Amino acid sequence: MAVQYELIKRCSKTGARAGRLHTPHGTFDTPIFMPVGTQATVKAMSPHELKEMGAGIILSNTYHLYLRPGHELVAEAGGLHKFMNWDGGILTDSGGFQVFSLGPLRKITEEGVTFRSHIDGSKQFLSPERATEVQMALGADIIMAFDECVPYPADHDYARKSTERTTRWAERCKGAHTRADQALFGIVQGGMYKDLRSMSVRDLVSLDFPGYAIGGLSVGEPKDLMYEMLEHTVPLLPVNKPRYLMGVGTPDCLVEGVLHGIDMFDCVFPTRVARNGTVMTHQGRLVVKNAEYTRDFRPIDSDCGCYTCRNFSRAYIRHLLKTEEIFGLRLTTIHNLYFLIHFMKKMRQAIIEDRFLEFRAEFWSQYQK
Ligand SMILES: CO[C@@H]1O[C@H](CNc2nc3cc4c(=O)[nH]c(N)nc4cc3[nH]2)[C@H]2OC(C)(C)O[C@@H]12
Repeated sequence: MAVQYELIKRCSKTGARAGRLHTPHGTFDTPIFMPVGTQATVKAMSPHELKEMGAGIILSNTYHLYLRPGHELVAEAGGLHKFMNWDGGILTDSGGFQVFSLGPLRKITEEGVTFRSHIDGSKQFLSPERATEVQMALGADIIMAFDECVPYPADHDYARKSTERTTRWAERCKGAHTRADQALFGIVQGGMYKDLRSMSVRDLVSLDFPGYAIGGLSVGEPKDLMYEMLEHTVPLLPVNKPRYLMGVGTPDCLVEGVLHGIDMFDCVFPTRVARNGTVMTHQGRLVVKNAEYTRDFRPIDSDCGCYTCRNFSRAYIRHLLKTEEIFGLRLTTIHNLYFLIHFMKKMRQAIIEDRFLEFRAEFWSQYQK
């Protein structure tokens, strides 16, 4: 198997678990936060900096790379690892979500999805087979089945039909996937309906994937509803396979996701908000661009060991952001990614020492959204 999950410790009171994910590009501790590098780069970060801050697996995106520069060019370069000079783990999303959230004028049929490129408006088509071929050419260690992310809200009938089609598409992806050095994960859908979530898990598990993503969440629903879906869905998944919650997220959602037994997370949030001057601290978010930090010569977070916090003050970073100096958004990006990567390490240690509930209580006593 290209990717193997090793369970190290289960929390005695919750679904939280510590593990290791063995991949062709290394073994990574879980729970893990995976920085998003949509177009074959984690914006403003070098591979060296990502390694130095402890990043293990990063994401790239089929939809974007298929449109530009094209999967054939990446394959010609020797695949994504060579193209971007990253020797850690890579996971590619299948394009399903981006087609629905980025590509205008899309049409879904049993065969696949016709859409217009958000870059030049050209007519494009992705099917389960094509999305799988593209991901095999890109060469990530973990690739995702081509699915429809059920929109929120959606009525039960739409959610059921869409989820049933996603399962049929998952089977077609499995049939088209021929790279033994890659793991194809199935993606659980079902909208916000417990019966459909159960149906999606049952059908995907019967296809026996090496890992399972939970899709259709973090799509605008209230957080409590996301947690309710996780509480219902995660325990239905095989204990010996990795669980990946797509598009999550912020520290509060990461804690609750780990509580319910999620192993892998990704989100654009930390890198995206960094670029407009919002940084994370143990007390919650801080907009370092704000005037109140003009003469604040402390680091962003005195408990943080990142390059930014060891070398620069809030006042300096604010100055760089206000003057639109590129170095400013690099410093905030380094901090936010380091913060989340190390936040996961602290949670993992708490699970191993069987004090995860205490860790969670401490987090919530300090955290302001
Ligand atoms: C909170 O950040 C906004 O929300 C998106 C993250 N939430 C998310 N839920 C997802 C669900 C799926 C899915 O069902 N299937 C596949 N294949 N991939 C997915 C990717 C997903 N990401 C970010 O994506 C944008 C950039 C639209 O805004 C961010």
